[in-house]
Amino acid sequence: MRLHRNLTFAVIDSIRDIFNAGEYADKAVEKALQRDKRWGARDRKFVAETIYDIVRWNRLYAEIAEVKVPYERDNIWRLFSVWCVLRGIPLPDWNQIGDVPVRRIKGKFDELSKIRKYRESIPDWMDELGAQELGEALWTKEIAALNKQAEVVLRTNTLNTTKEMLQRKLKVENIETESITDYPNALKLVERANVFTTESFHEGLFEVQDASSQLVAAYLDVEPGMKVVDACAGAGGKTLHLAALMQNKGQIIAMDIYESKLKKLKIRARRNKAHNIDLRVIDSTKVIKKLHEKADRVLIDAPCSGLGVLRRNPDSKWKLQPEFINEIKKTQQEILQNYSKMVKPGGKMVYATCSILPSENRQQVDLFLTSEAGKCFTFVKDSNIYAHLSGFDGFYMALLEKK
Ligand SMILES: C[S@@+](CC[C@H](N)C(=O)[O-])C[C@H]1O[C@@H](n2cnc3c(N)ncnc32)[C@H](O)[C@@H]1O
Repeated sequence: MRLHRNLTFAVIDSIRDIFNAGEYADKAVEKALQRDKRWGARDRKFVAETIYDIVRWNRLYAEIAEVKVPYERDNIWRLFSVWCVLRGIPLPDWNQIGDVPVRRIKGKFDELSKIRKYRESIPDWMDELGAQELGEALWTKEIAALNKQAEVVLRTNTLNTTKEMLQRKLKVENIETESITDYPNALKLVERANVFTTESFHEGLFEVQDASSQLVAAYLDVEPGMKVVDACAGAGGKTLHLAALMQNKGQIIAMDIYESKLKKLKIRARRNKAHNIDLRVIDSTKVIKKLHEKADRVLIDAPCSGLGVLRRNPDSKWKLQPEFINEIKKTQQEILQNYSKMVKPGGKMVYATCSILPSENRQQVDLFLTSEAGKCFTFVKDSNIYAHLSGFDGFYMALLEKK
């Protein structure tokens, strides 16, 4: 592989913005890709993947390069050189690169790879928490899987097409996909591509949604005609799936505390031709009270640490703090306590997170079930989805039924 200066400069600037100015990696990548409209698909792939790689392996590379945040520009070049050496990419003869101690880099890599927190490039606290909650063996396998690059998975919008028709149409648009066993509406891209520019996307034939995430709406056991509340709807990944499972019949009330997210959902719903969704901003407790015992189904796709989706958000490793996880756990329990009241007797509720930590998952459900609000619920089933077993994101979902 031959390195190109302008592409590499885009990478270096993005690393600076992410680590020195706290920019989100996905935003930094988006900005970098807008730098030059003439870049082709391969150039864009190089820029995006290299930025994500250096973010993902930041602790390991920084340890090898002996550099610390905030990074001086020379030090970002040292990180980049480590990336080149470990990927076996010939170092270019550029001023910024200088003499690179190739053998020392490889030696340090071998030495650090013996220690999990360096090998998997994670902060000390995260390594301790993961091992404490999941046990050494499970955490070792899971964190390794969460460091892999996520595949691009689509969910067929069955309101507008079938999986087979979508697959054929995408092929015409030069996008090869594969079905995934046990995920009825999922198609996996054979090669990464920008699917958002396709006609199929603009016609609302699919959404990009990880395979594990596609299990959540189905877990709620909805039927056409029901009244369903999606209490933490965000931009509506699961709401749109619910609309498809309900064949546009009945009512979905999609809520969130952020109006900006619901606005995005509105745009997506229009593209998906999902017509049974009402949006409601949670700006007071009244919004919830009005729906007490009114819903056949309630989905709580709770805010969480996001530890199950590190593959697609590797910068969370550096942005996440243990204090945030403790705070979000309190919110999760409050949400369970308050929003469960919307379920009508005989109705069902799913509590889901994209975390793999038992303290955000089963332990929250158990705590809820022993509380006053949870007394009238029975536990039906739950599912821990691990990235190392599924090959997709880490997720948790529990199904509860109101007596
Ligand atoms: C895991 S995300 C939801 C993702 C979304 N369901 C999807 O499938 O695309 C959690 C959501 O909960 C929202 N949230 C945070 N605190 C909340 C609260 N107290 N009540 C309702 N929603 C809340 C966040 O704004 C965020 O959109």
